[in-house]
Amino acid sequence: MKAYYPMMVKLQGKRCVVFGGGSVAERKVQGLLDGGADQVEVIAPAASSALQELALAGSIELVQREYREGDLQGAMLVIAATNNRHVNKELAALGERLGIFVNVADLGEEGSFVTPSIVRRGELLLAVTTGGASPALAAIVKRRLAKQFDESFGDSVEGLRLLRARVLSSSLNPELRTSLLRMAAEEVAAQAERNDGRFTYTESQIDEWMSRLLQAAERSE
Ligand SMILES: C[C@@]1(CC(=O)O)c2cc3[nH]c(cc4nc(cc5[nH]c(cc(n2)[C@H]1CCC(=O)O)[C@@](C)(CC(=O)O)[C@@H]5CCC(=O)O)C(CC(=O)O)=C4CCC(=O)O)c(CCC(=O)O)c3CC(=O)O
Ligand SMILES: NC(=O)C1=CN([C@@H]2O[C@H](COP(=O)(O)OP(=O)(O)OC[C@H]3O[C@@H](n4cnc5c(N)ncnc54)[C@H](O)[C@@H]3O)[C@@H](O)[C@H]2O)C=CC1
Repeated sequence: MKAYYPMMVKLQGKRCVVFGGGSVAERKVQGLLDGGADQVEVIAPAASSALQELALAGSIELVQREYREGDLQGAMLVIAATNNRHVNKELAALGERLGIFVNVADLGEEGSFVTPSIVRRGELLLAVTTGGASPALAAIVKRRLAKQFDESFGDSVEGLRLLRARVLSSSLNPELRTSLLRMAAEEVAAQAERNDGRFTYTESQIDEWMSRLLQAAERSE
């Protein structure tokens, strides 16, 4: 079994190169764009119509040709999603030599990272992996999580961010701050369990929320 270290990476301003233009490359490209990448280059002799549309819209750069030596120059991250085993293998070896992260779509273990199945709810990002043991299972677990944490959960997370800023800029003592933040997170988690997560928060709602938490904290002392 291989061990993996999860991390959330900022891709803004980083060159990401995807080799291959089929449905797998398309899914990986969409994942990169959703993850904030703004310098995505796709290199493939033939590309799907969705990739061509992304290129027309200016979201990616599409270079219609086969992989060439030198393509990895200045890249931070590479995805080898061609249907050519030799090319994908060479990309993995090159990445290893140059210290560039490479994902290998047809032989995960050959690359230096694998892509998880994900659910995004605002700033809440749930990522599931089986490390390549069963990508299908990763997708099934993701679908369960997507049901458990519905769309509205993103607003609740935004609410927690606002509340947290409010609490951290207050003059409350550190222990009280921590317990308010934990109570608020418990409330939101319980909402998710009941599937009644809700609304965007106004400043006065955040103030009310904070007063309510303070009263509850005092009562429990
Ligand atoms: C190692 C990894 C490398 C990587 O790509 O990063 C990899 C490798 C391979 N996948 C293969 C097949 C399938 N992949 C999927 C689906 C997904 N694959 C994804 C990730 C990963 N796939 C990485 C490990 C992730 C982990 O295990 O946690 C997901 C989660 C994320 C994403 O790609 O965005 C995405 C779900 C997205 C979603 O729905 O959320 C399905 C299911 C389906 O299509 O319904 C099948 C068919 C069923 C099956 O095989 O299980 C094959 C054989 C290819 C062949 O037969 O030719 C290989 C090659 C190999 O085995 O190494
Ligand atoms: N990781 C994953 O989740 C999955 C991986 N796969 C594997 O991923 C690979 C790609 O799958 P699909 O997108 O369905 O294949 P596809 O056949 O639809 O697309 C292959 C793409 O590779 C391009 N290509 C071929 N030679 C190239 C070269 N020398 N340089 C640059 N591009 C080149 C082709 O032009 C084409 O756009 C396959 O090997 C497949 O077995 C398949 C399913 C899931």
